[in-house]
Amino acid sequence: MTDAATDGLPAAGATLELSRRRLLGTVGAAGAAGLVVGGAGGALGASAAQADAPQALSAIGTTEVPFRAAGAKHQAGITTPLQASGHLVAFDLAPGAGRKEAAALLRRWSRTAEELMAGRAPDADTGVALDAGPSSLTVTFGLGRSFFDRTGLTARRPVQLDPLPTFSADALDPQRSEGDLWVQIGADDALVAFHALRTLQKETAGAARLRWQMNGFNRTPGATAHPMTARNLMGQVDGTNNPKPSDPDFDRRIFVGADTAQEWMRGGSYAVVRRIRMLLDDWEKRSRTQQERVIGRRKDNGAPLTGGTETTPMNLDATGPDGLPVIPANAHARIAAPEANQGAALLRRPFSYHDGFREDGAPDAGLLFVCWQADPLRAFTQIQRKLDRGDALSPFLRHEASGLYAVPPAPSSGDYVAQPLLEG
Ligand SMILES: C=CC1=C(C)c2cc3[nH]c(cc4nc(cc5[nH]c(cc1n2)c(C)c5CCC(=O)O)C(CCC(=O)O)=C4C)c(C)c3C=C
Ligand SMILES: [Fe+2]
Repeated sequence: MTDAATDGLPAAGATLELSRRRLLGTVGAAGAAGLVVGGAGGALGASAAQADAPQALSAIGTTEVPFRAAGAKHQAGITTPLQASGHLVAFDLAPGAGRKEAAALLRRWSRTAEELMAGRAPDADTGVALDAGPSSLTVTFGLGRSFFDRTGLTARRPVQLDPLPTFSADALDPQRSEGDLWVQIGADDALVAFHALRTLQKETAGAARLRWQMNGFNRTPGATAHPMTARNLMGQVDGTNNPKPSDPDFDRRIFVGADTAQEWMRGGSYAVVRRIRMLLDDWEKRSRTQQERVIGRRKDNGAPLTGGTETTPMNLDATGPDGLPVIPANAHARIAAPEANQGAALLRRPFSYHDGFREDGAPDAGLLFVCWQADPLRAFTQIQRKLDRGDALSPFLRHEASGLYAVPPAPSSGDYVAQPLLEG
């Protein structure tokens, strides 16, 4: 954390916390930021705090993702590494609120997101995140299809927000789907994430009402000996074959290009959000071999069934002694691959969720599937249509909620998210 990051702290009250945080800021600026403190370090940190001794934040706490990095075209939270804790939340504009109120809200939210992501406390703060650094907090704002009607901007609504088709595995709850405004919050500390959520919710100040909220998680950075691809609640390595920012066609696939009719979306992206419950009782009855054939990859290291390591390309043509494909014809990874979808690709950036147990004892758990693309029709819809026709994973899944949002580019300095749309 930089010195500047401590400026927004309250001037009075909680002197111990204040002095500790100032100290942390100074230590961070002096170069302790980036120090990786593992499990033992966490315990050490607790005892040192009790003694009020100088203590550097771990790299996890100090990591700051700028709301608008110099020259950044895209909002944070799209290519940012997965965070440990997340909230997805949708709001509807309040009755009577229109374009003016929406603009004022996005202006307030943008300013606050910038402060929070820098680790600074907002005015009249609750103190929930006081002792923590920015902890990789990102806040990402999106606009749903209905936003354009509510603000009198229907004529400027991108065709990419046309409703998604219905799929056979859908059991969608409309109350937990769509919404005028969507906010994705991620942080490597659960208190920092909650603090951002609560602060933004209070800032709606009568202009918008909560429509739905979902809470998710990922593995905590530092929990593994070295950074690894995430695992989901089925135990699979999930995210291996995501497009990489270093791929030559990454920007074209994930971000809206200069050829768009909606200039205010240039550099933005479209987020498809699906709450996908996993039928874990059924899944866990399958043997490891059966589970691996469902995906086409090994469970232990994520390598394709055709061999190699996690990053070895799948050999989709390989056949076994029985003459059948080694990666089964209905394996999820085969059916979802760009080769099977006219080159379609999307960036998957999910959170797992667990909302307790259902009446039958089955976990209400699964994936808050968030994926990013320049054009949902050519990416999510294309791939999901294919999966829906006979993917081996689909029988273990229920899609329970759905949202599609236009996520505008990062605002320039002093501007707010979607300002060119709302004031253009
Ligand atoms: C419409 C898009 C997709 C949905 C919905 C989806 C759900 C879903 N997937 C897993 C687990 C895995 N998916 C994997 C690969 C993979 N999945 C998609 C798309 C959707 N998945 C794509 C495009 C790919 C990449 C295919 C490729 O190019 O190889 C894998 C394998 C490892 C990896 O590459 O990430 C796993 C595992 C779950 C559990 C799930 C719904 C809950
Ligand atoms: Fe998948």
